[in-house]
Amino acid sequence: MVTNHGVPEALREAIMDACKELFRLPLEEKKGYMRAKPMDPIRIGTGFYSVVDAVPCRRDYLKMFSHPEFHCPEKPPKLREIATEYATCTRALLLELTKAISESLGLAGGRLSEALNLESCFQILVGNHYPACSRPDEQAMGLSAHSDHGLLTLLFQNGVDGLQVKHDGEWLLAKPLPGSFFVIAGDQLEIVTNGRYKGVLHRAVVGGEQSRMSFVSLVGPCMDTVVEPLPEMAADGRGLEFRGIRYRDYMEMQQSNSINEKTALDIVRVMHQGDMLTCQGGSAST
Ligand SMILES: O=C(O)CCC(=O)C(=O)O
Ligand SMILES: [Fe+2]
Repeated sequence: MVTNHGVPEALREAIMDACKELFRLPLEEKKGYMRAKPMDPIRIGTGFYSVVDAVPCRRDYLKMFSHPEFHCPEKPPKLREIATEYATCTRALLLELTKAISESLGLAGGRLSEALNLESCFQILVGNHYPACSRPDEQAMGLSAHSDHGLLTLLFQNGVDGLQVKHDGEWLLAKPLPGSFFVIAGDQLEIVTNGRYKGVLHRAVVGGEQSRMSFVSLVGPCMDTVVEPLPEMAADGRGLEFRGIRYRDYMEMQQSNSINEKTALDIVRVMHQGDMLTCQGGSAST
């Protein structure tokens, strides 16, 4: 969690409101973005990628790429200005956090930025809406278990809990401090740190009387960068845990398939003798 982050509360409220307005627009206005393919820069939909989701996911989402190029639906009209400001503000915060992470690993603050070309970083904004559900369907999830494909994800919600994080084999409900953001480590951070940081498994549950909203800002490496473990992170004898992969290819693979928990990462994981893959069911997101 990060507090005292400098992102104004009014801006957080504004982006959430604009997003709510977008979900309320008549279908006609949104249809053009609903047939979008996984790598299209603006997508509106239900579920994760509805064609491949294993269990019904009670989620409406808006996904828009915001860096290096900014994309945004035309309506509601206020969305563009608010999202531009939100993207700029949260990107600066996320890049600042990558410096702290570099330093936490005993590296120079700019090391991750230099290795992953973060001046041209990828950024996506995602608005999630989980409708209230008074008769919860046992099978239904808000969003099934996944790890995020990027480096770091910043998330806040509308005051209704529902984010769960897997810790020591158990799903724990994440409770935010007032005004804070959740920070979620993604798959690229696991790859580049050679497993020192782990892509966090998380999911969103539904079932409450109140509708829930969350808003995500995620940064990843430059899309054309081949992401591989930093040599400094593999110098302790264990060797490389992952092979290199272009971030764009990783994202495409993760977004297009019905993949089980961690299987996108397992595709680039170097298997050592005695290692076992664990696939426990779930899918991918953002
Ligand atoms: O709504 C949430 O709390 C989780 C959203 C999420 O994990 C995502 O958009 O990737
Ligand atoms: Fe996520």
